[in-house]
Amino acid sequence: MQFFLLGDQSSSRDIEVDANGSISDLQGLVAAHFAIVEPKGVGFANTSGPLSNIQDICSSSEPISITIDGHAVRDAPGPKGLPYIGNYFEVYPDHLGNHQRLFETYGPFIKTQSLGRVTYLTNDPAIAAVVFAESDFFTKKINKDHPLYPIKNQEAGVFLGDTDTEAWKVAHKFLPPALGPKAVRHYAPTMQKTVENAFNVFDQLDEEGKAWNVYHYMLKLGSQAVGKITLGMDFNHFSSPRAYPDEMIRIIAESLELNKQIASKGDWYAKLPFGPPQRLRNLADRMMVLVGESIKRAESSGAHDLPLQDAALEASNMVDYAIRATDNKGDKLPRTSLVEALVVATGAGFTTTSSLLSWLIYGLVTYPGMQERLLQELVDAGVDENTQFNADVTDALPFLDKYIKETQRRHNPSFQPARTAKTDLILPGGYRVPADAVVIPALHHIHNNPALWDNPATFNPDRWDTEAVKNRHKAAYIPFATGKRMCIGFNFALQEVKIFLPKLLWRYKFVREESGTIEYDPMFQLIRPNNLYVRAERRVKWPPRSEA
Ligand code: HEM
Repeated sequence: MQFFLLGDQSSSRDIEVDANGSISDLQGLVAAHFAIVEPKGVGFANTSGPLSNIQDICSSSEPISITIDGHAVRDAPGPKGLPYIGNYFEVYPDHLGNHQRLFETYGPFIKTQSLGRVTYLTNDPAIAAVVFAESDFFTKKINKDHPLYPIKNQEAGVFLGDTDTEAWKVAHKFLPPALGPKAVRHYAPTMQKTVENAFNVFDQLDEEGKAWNVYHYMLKLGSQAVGKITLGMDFNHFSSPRAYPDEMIRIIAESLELNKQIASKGDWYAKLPFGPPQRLRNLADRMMVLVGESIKRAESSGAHDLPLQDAALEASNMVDYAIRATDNKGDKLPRTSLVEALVVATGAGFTTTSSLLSWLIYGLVTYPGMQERLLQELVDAGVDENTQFNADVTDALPFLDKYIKETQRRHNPSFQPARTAKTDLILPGGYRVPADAVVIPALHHIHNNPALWDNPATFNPDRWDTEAVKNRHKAAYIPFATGKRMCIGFNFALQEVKIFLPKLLWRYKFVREESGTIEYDPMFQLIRPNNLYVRAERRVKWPPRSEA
């Protein structure tokens, strides 16, 4: 029988239909022929109207048109753009606000072009789930349109490398055990000590009556913890209020800024042998030297090899783990992957958590009642300054959990994980995507999509108790992405903020210093509040326990 995609007569082809098969068999068969990603959305019709059973389809004397979720096949819509420049000025300098406007104008799947770089974006969780599932249709392949292209690094395996590589497979076997729930539990005392060591600086700033830039200090705090746990390095970020971030931290932070700057332009720009692209290459070389030195220090301690899972629980940090962990064939993480993978895990670890910590403090000084409710929960759970935090303590703080979830919904730091189409394909909604197209599930816009969330602009941690949120689409809330290439450090990140925030909140009352608009840096790889200043006032009084 002849089938064609509604909206594209030229797609017509003969398909043999089993008259005794089911309609879902036929949907699967047709989807396979036309590279339609979700067979369930396939519908059939002829000029008389929709055809919903096999008999009607088999007895049709006319070619049968195929719809996807009730739509004809279509190209992704988007703004037309200027010659050469494309939509650059329609997206920057406020890509969050402008992408929101474009979704409202063009629908849940859009195409933009910035100085030659073509990007597809979606705020639809059904499309996001398809894009993130490493499958016959999509994979993480960092081609020239991919936002990580300027810092692509195949040898790192994780984050900056393609899925279809030996380096990713090896790094993805060795790193996750060191970041799983059990391993992270064993890092809890280090996390606690890290924040306690920072108190002398916040105390001093309080005594001097000084406000401080939240992101700057959370960057120092987040990287202090990740430095100790991933690299076994003490960056001494809290030796004084004015201690400068370590060279390694400055390099990673600058590289992310340069990457976003370079990735927002076409591929030609990344190849320039001078200016920001060359600076980025120099920074990458220097970083390798620094991490190499840290690995040499760990190797000289002479600790013995251990199977993966045991190493994760015994190692004093991830460098120590990575040089001792041995798989069941006696193999180790190869030396080349070791350096690169640890650089990437360090960078992925602190830039994200320091942005999240900053937004968590933003919420304390912005949304009424949050500080009081979080503190009351600590008091009621019997937490005080002597509490030794671990997963059992933090699991007993449900409001803290909802507060963090709502912050990650409303103010998610990462926003542009991208995947690449392996072939020409058709997405839910009928959107046609060519092979090698880069599609970004826009996390901020999914998390703030009014079709999924009631009053998305309202910060309301209690929404997490509602049936609507409990029954949400599985990809409606994906702060760490989803699928095989999702974050491997999410246990670490959540454990860290669940220790840092209560410790800080117990000791200090946070007060916003100024009331102006908070700005984010559109040229940074992550969303962080740039100009948030607070005072942390040492508490002298705590509320009594709530009446039972
Ligand atoms: C709030 C904190 C964090 C957020 C929001 C976050 C978010 C993400 C996201 C969205 C991805 C997917 C990136 C992509 O698809 O291109 C990712 C991947 C990754 N994250 Fe995280 N992350 C966080 C913390 C951490 C921490 C603490 C570590 C390590 C200590 C870490 C290590 C990684 C690594 C290694 C990958 C790459 C995995 C792979 O390539 O297979 N992340 N993260």
